[in-house]
Amino acid sequence: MSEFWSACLSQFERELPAQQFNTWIKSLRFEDADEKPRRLRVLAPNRFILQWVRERYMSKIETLSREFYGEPVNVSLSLCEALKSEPAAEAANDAAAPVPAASLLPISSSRNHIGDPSYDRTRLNADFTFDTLVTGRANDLARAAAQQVAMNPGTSYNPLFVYGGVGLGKTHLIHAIGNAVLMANPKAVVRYSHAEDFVSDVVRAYQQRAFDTFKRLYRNLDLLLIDDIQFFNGKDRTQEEFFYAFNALVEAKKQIIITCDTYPKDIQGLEDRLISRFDWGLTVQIEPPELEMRVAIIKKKAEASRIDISDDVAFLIAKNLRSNVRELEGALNRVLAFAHFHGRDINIEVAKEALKDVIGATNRQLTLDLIQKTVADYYNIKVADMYSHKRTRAIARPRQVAMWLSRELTAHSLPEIGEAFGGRDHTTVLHAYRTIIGLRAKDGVLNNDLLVLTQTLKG
Ligand SMILES: Nc1ncnc2c1ncn2[C@@H]1O[C@H](COP(=O)(O)OP(=O)(O)OP(=O)(O)O)[C@@H](O)[C@H]1O
Repeated sequence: MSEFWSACLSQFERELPAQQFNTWIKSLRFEDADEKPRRLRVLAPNRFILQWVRERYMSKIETLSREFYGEPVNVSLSLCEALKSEPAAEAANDAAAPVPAASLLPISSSRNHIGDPSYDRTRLNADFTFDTLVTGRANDLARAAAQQVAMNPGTSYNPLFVYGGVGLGKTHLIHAIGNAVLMANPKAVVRYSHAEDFVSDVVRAYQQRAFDTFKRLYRNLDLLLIDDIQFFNGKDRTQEEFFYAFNALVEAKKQIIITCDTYPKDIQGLEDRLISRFDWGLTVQIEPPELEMRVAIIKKKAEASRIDISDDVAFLIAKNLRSNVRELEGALNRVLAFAHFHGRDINIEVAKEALKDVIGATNRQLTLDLIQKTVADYYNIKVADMYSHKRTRAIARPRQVAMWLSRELTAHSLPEIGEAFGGRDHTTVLHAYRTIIGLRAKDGVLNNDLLVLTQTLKG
């Protein structure tokens, strides 16, 4: 084994829990491809591991290689041809990861497209387009703003700042802008940089005393996409370089798009002068998708893989995974992998078996009674008010909250929920559900109540 790779393995072994090291790192193969310029190849045994390593460990491997060889190194990550056909469900199943067995879906890592000749230039993922992005209340404003910017880069909202929780489609949305801009104008100079990549670029410029090249690269863009800017936290030199690049680009009417996991003013460790600049343009939020949107996303992902799944399977998955689209995809992958490895059709029984730990954990003894009691306690009203017909706000709102939770957290149908709430019609439940979704976007207190109640009920 090469000296570098054994040093690299030892480093990961020291840093990672044994289970993660064994699952993700140990199964990788390594090839020292070329010496001048130095190129290294890392090979993954299946797509799932490839995607995982690409997202979480590649930048570390790149840093270690630079340190080891003391020169710029090109490290690529690809599937190991010899191992392509081996089922790797076991390894992936052991992982302490929220996502599942071998992935059957196309790789959709947003970080790069190694092997794609356009990767070096734009770093865009061609799969992340407006066409493949499902729209719903959770993201319609963000999508409309993104399309507007894609049509008029540099002149509509600059910067466009997109924020929202983990795995809700921020990266997908900004790649869609990049792809649309390039489609309209193939000569546009577009660059997607995850914030960590931007930091690495600054470090490299620093080490190689190559700030001129760095400046030229970033200031000559037509469109700069910076993902997860919260990673700039405390990195002063990076922030300074970004500040100058930002000013130069905006002044030249070039478009900047930024994503973050929080609202600009809540970002930790970021200079005020940067935060205040984010107000120059438009800030839009992406929220967790509601049930129907989650179903649509699952169906779209399955369709992209030319796999037909029925509505009941899509609903089962969507009902049990609520907060994060990446986990939703993980669950779909898990159902597909399970059916594939057991040679079975994809149906509701297979889906239930494949997801039994997830479903078990979610629905454990979660009855409508328990939801009503918990909500009544929380708002300090009587449980009987859950089925009463009183309409005062102090009672009607908690009742709507309880209906929302019943729909989100259990598999009960709308008529069943209506029945449990004093024999109400299913349209009343639907109205309550939609009212709460609409209100939570504007009302931070209600949003917090929902989070606390959901956590309490899920245990
Ligand atoms: N509305 C949507 N329609 C289709 N796919 C979606 C949608 N939202 C998210 N996804 C998918 O979910 C996965 C995670 O999305 P993405 O990486 O864009 O999330 P993110 O918000 O950038 O997450 P992070 O905070 O971890 O950076 C991607 O595969 C993306 O295609």
